[in-house]
Formats: sequence, C-alpha cells, structure tokens
Amino acid sequence: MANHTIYGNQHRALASRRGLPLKCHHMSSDFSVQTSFPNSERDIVPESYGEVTDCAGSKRPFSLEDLAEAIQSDTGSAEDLRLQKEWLTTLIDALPDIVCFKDANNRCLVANRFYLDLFRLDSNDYVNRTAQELSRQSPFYERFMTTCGTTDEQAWNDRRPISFEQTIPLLEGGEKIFDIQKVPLFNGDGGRKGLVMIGRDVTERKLAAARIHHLAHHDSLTSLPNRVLFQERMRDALAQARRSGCMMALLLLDLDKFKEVNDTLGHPVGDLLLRAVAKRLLSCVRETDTVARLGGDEFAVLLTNLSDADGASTVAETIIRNIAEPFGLDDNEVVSGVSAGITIFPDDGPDAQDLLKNADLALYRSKNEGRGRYHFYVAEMDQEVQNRKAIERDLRHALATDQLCLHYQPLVDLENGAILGAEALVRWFHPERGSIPPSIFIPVAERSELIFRLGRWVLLRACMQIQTWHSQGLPPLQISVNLSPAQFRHPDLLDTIRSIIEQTGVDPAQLQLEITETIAMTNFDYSVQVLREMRDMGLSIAIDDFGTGYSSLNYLRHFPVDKLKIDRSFVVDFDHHPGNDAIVRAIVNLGHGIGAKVNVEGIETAEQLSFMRDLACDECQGFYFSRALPAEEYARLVTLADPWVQDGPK
Ligand SMILES: Nc1nc2c(ncn2[C@@H]2O[C@@H]3COP(=O)(O)O[C@H]4[C@@H](O)[C@H](n5cnc6c(=O)[nH]c(N)nc65)O[C@@H]4COP(=O)(O)O[C@H]3[C@H]2O)c(=O)[nH]1
Repeated sequence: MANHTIYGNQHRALASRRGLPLKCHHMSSDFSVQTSFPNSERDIVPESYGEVTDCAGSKRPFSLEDLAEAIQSDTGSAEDLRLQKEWLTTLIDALPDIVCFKDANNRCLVANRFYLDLFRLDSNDYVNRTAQELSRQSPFYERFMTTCGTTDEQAWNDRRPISFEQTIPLLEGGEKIFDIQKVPLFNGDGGRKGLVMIGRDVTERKLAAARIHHLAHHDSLTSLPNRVLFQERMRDALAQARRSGCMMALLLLDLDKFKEVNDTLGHPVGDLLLRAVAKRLLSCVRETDTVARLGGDEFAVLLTNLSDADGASTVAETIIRNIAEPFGLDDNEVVSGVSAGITIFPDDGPDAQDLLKNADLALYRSKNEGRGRYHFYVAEMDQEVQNRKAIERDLRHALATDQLCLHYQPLVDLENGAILGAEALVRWFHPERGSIPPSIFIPVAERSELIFRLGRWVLLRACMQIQTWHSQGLPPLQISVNLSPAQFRHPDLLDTIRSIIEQTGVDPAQLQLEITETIAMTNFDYSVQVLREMRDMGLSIAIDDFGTGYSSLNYLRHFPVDKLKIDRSFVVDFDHHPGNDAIVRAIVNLGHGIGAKVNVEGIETAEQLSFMRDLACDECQGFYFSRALPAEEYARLVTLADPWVQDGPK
C-alpha cells in the first residue's frame, strides 16, 4: 500500500492569488483524496492536478487516472465520500476539457460541464446512457458518438490507455479538433471497472502549427510553394518517378525585365507583376504539377508523369507565350517575358540537386541568347561551366601578373579623316591559350566581383596612358573607356573615378565613358543621377551600341549624353537591309537634336564610309582605318601628318 501525498501547488498558487484558503492533500492508500474548496470556485482551472509522491520519494504528476481511481474509491466515511464527490465535481466541472467517466458497460456515470455544453446535453439526460443512446438525444454529434462507442471498445480490448485526434463539428458552425484519451480501469480480477475519457481542445494549437507550417513552406507574396517545399515536392516526385518509371521535368524560369519594372514603376507594381505571373503560371500547368517561387524573379515548375520530353517543351512554349502577353497592373501596361531552362529525369541527373544545377545551366543559355526562350539541358553545358570557371581563375591570375594591356582604336573625323581620339579596348594575352577576346572574358568577369577589379584597372591604365602621351607632347585627344553593367551599378564607381583622376592628374575632359543603351535604361533614375554626376566631374558620356536596345526616345532627352555610337550591325547589314539608312539617318537626327555627336562603329569598306558620310555621321571607327593598336603604335599614327594617306587604311 503506497502512501501518496498530493502537493496541490497549482491549486495553492491559484487559490492564494485569489485569496482563498485551500488545502489539497492525499491522506492514505486507495487514492482517497481529501481536499477542501471553501468556495466552490468554478473558474479554478488547474493545468495539472498536482503531484503524487510514492513511498520511494519519486514524484509524478497526479493524473486523471488517479482522479478516476479516486472517484471510484469507496473507502472512508459517508462524510468523506460526500466531500470527495463535492470536490471532484467542482474540479472536473472547472476543467476546460471533455471529462467523462463510464462504467464497465460504457454507460456514462459522470460528465463535466464542458462535455454537456459541447454536446448540448442536459445534466440529467446522460447518466447511465451509452454513446449510441446519447447520439439519439443529440443527433448533430451522431458520428462522434458512434465513433466513441468504437474507441471505447478499442481501449477495453487494448487494456491500456489510447489516444487519438478527433474533429468534432459544432452546432453553431465550424468544428474543433480534440486530443482524446481513453483510460480503461480494471478490477483486481481483471474484470472491467470503468473508463475515463478526457478530451483537450487543440484547435488553436493545430491552426497555429498549420499557419507556421504554411509560412515556412510558401512564398508570402504569391502564396506559391517556396524553395523548401519545392525541394520536398521534388524529392517526392522523384521517388514516384523512380517507382513508376515515368519521366519528370523541371523548368527553371527567370522573368525578363523584372528589375526594370521594379526600378521604373516601383516595388508595389513589381509585386503585382510577380503575383500576376504566379497566377498565369498556374493556369499553364495541371493541378498535379507544382509551380514554386524560388526567390526574386525566379520560378520553377515541376511536371510529373510525363511520357516524353515533348510534354515539357509544350508547357515551356505555353508559359513563354502567356507571360509575354501584356499585364495590366495598377493602370500600367507592363510587358515582361520569361526564359526557361529544362531538365528531364532520369536523363539529366539522378537527384534534385543535379537537376536544379543543370536546369540553371540551360536557363543561363536561354538568357544569353536573348531571353524569351527555353533550352533543354545538354551535357556540353557542363563543359561551358568548366570553361567559364577556368577563365575566371586565369583572369584573376592575369590581373595580378600583368597579362592584360590596353589597345586603342582611333576615332576618325568623317569629314576630314583626322584622329579625334581613341576607344581603349582591353586585351589579354594568355601565356598558354594566346589572345582571348574581351567578348569571352568580360561576360565571365561580369558574373563575378572580378569586373570591378578589371574595370578599375582599365580606367587607371587609360588615365595613366593619357598622361604619358601628354608628357610625350601628343595633342590632348579624348580616350573613351567602356563601363560594364555591373561596374556602372556599383555604388563605389564615382568615388573610384574621382580617386583615379586625382591620382593620375588627368584632365577629365580627355576621358569619355561609354555605357550601353541597355545599361542606361535599366534603373533609369539611378542612371540619370550617375551620368549627371559624371558630367559634373567634367567627363563626357557616350551611349554605346545605340539602336540595339529599346530606349524610349522620351527617356533619352533626360540623359546628359555627348555621343551616340551607332551599333556595328547597322553598318554590316547595310547592303542587305535598305531600311538601315533610314534608321541611321533617324539616329543622326536624334543625336544632333539633343546636342550629341554621332559615331558609327565597324566601318570596314570605302562604300560604308561614304554612305555614313552622306548620312551626316560625325565620326567613325573601324577596321577600314585601323584596328585597336598598342599604345606606341597609336601614338605614332597620331603624330603622322596624314595617317591614312601615308599608312593607308588597315
Ligand atoms: N568586326 C569589326 N569589329 C570592329 C571594327 N571596328 C571595331 N571593332 C570591334 O568592335 C568592338 C568595339 O567595342 P565595343 O562595341 O565597346 O565592344 C566591346 C566592349 O563591349 C567589350 N570591351 C572591350 N574592352 C573593354 C573594356 O576595357 N572594358 C569593358 N567593360 N568592356 C570592354 O568587349 C567588346 C568587344 O571588344 P573588342 O573585341 O575589342 O571589339 C571592339 C573592336 O575591336 C570593325 O570594323 N569590324
């Protein structure tokens, strides 16, 4: 016979807070409980029911099982029993949980107020009734009551407590989720003694957990699955594809011009665009497919149960077509587009990681080829990555070991052939691979922080060269230097230029900076501000590759521009595209209209030269006159009285 003591800490704490004298202790064996609630305080809601200490001194919580034992105990005097009953009734009625005691035949003996209120039962109606009988009294809960009969039997048969979750509909609408426990009690001879049912309302906890789960697995802007959930779905889909032998496709998507929309129309419109894109993407796939937002303007689509890869290209085409349709966002008509990279399981990788990596390579190619396209991954793309990495590694080394130099291509006055200056173009002579063209290594540098080091190096070298020529007595010609997109957007650009001008003492009027039309148009406000500051520093500005981007002419007049450089493509195709002369003429008029000079690049023949002269371009450069030359050769050319007559066009 164990001698238990109940420490009614919880009750005492509550009682003392309320100023109630309260004793709660356990006196002897057989779980007879003595306690006193001087006032029947209904709202005393214990979170636990105290503790029980066994003879060995170990403590454990005083459980509802103990309570049930206690209620069934028939030891003590009639007065003891009356007190016990009063206390227990008060206690269980105060509980915000379902509590119900049943006899060996599953007939209700005691149910607390919470139970009766929940099931709209009258306190007299339930006694001695089974769940099935009660369901006839409260038909709304019929299903619950029927299940209740079944679970009662399960607890009896298992001969141990069982617990499960159950959703109970509410008469007033909605439903609640309960965590239900059933504890069967047996006599010494093993026969059934009674059954306790306890049910705790866990609806809030469940909803909160579901909310947290949703937040952790979905993108808050579009409500699409996020990267975490997408990877889970991919793992499941891969397992399913392995089992069924079906194909699966992964499409990585990158929104075109998203940054532009954000920069020119503001973030709220950018957000609207992302939401609208999410909606359109969902409309392009089946319900069983997954569309996710992986971050920024990057989306992914998982197509399962494909019979062949054609299915993936059909979806990619549908998506590209759909996203290319204009979006009406907050009174703005926004035109976007999307590029895609596709991998197929099992052909392009055994797991999610490889499929994602390879889809990214395919996407890279699509973006490089002008966007609004899709590509399937092919093994050579891996080779391209290896090449890129090798170039990046070697370029890092080249910058540290002086393998780079600048060459200068003369800028020629179209009117009289005079050399007006030069465009500085970087050259790399690799010790093993020979000359590597800038069109190969500049884009690689652009993708890493190397472009800032390279860009700074070019600017510094060009300024130093200007000063060297100055000290050699060469006339003060203007040298133009290309700025790459990442370099132009770098917050340190202006400070870098200032410090180079200061360091070299170069006259800013001799330095021209070239940015492409596309750079200028991306983040228009920022571009205008940077260009104005450059102008204030005394530098001049040229817009390179003009005619290949999508400048709004209206924007152009806000740029402080000194020169428009007509892209070489207009010269190359001159004979084949008669319309080119009209375009060149328009650009010349436009340039002159905003007070800028007009340069035409890529003059290779005498015919091209005379065409451009007729179209009133101001200056030109091209192989017809000269390729980009080492500094000394350029200097020699400049010093010649009539370079083209003596040397002839190159
Ligand atoms: N077919 C043909 N080509 C001609 C002719 N005349 C000039 N070119 C080439 O056209 C390119 C003109 O430079 P870009 O448009 O700024 O285009 C440049 C520029 O965007 C970039 N780049 C070159 N050097 C630098 C640099 O120092 N910094 C940055 N950021 N980019 C550079 O690489 C691009 C290619 O440079 P390059 O290979 O030096 O190629 C140069 C030049 O050699 C011609 O008559 N026919």
